[in-house]
Amino acid sequence: MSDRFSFALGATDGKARTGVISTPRGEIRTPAFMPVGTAATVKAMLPESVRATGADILLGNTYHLMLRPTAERIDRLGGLHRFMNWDRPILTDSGGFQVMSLAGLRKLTERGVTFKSHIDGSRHELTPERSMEIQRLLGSDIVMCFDECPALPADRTRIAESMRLSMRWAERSREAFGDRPGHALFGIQQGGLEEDLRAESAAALRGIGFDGYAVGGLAVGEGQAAMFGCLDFAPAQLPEDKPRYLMGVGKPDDIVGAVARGIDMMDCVLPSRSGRTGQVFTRHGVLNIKNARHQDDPRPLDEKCGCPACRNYSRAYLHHVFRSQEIISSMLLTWHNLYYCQELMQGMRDAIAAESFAAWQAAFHAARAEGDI
Ligand SMILES: Nc1nc2c(CCNCC3CCCCC3)c3[nH]c(NCCc4ccccc4)nc3cc2c(=O)[nH]1
Ligand SMILES: [Zn+2]
Repeated sequence: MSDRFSFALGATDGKARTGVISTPRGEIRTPAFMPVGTAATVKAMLPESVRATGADILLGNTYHLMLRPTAERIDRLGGLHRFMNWDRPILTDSGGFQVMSLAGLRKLTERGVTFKSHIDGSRHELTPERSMEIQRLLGSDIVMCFDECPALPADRTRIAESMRLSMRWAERSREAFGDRPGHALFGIQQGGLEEDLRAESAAALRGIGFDGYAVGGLAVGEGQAAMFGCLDFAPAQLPEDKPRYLMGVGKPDDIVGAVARGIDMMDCVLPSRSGRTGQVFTRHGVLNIKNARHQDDPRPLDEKCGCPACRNYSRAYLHHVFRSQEIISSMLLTWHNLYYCQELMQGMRDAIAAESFAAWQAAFHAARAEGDI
């Protein structure tokens, strides 16, 4: 444990790298996958279960928590860690992305965003200053700048204007964040798929100075090929000695491709959300437990998986409780998917440290090609 926030690079293999982020609330092994706890809970999981999957850090959600139960109430109750009984690091997003994807009646100005709550229709405002205050009240260890993520496809002019607005907001976020030892502020690179706009954004963020740098503006409908094309140049535009966080990614093959291109941290609702919809991640690809072909199958989901679902239950059972909409279905499938993702990260951390990442990546894709799920 340390009373400061720091990042130590470990091994590198090509563009892939391992490292350790030290925070007062514990260490984060990178590359890291961060499960999402939208309303102060990782759905269908106890915090100790989230930890048992191997997660070192989870995400809190500024947008949801500012609406309900409000950041002020969580602060009065001792902060988000106490509130949700998770004493390890928490990263919170700044809320702008969720406003643009969830809230109604949004109005975007230089000052910030006003919107109507999707819960009760009440009106709210988010600005860089208010977002920093909310994330401070929540007590999160890693705070994200308040930014604007343009929906793709968008023309270059729109992307450039949006990126420059986000860079002005990054300046205001830095100013409002202040000096908070042991807490980190991450800048968010924008610029769409344009290499020069991304370079301009990276330079602006470097000039302000952050504890970590996120690649934002991706996984917004551009598709994997375009995202990887952008990741072929964007991470290297960011400081090498600081963590690089790709926001909102992703499916297992997205995660692997991003690590191969120099990304250290990722978050996505997909593994937990998919668990609730019966989509199961396995080494051979995605299995849909709802399919009738599983109803007599005595085998585990994944014979090499050490999670409670795979150690103690058959596909037939998991098919039955999913079809019956039993609560245990969400519990077991979420646990399995989160455990699968953490095993994937551990496998990559080991392969990079052994300088055998290319072979690991080839085996990862070969197992998915051979099928047999
Ligand atoms: N500031 C900011 N956040 C972004 C996010 C939210 C990351 N997850 C936050 C997390 C906080 C707690 C609640 C949940 C969200 C993104 N998510 C995606 N794609 C997701 C694409 C996706 C994938 C699977 C399912 C739905 C959507 N692109 C993103 C770009 C940005 C961005 O530029 N700026
Ligand atoms: Zn499993």
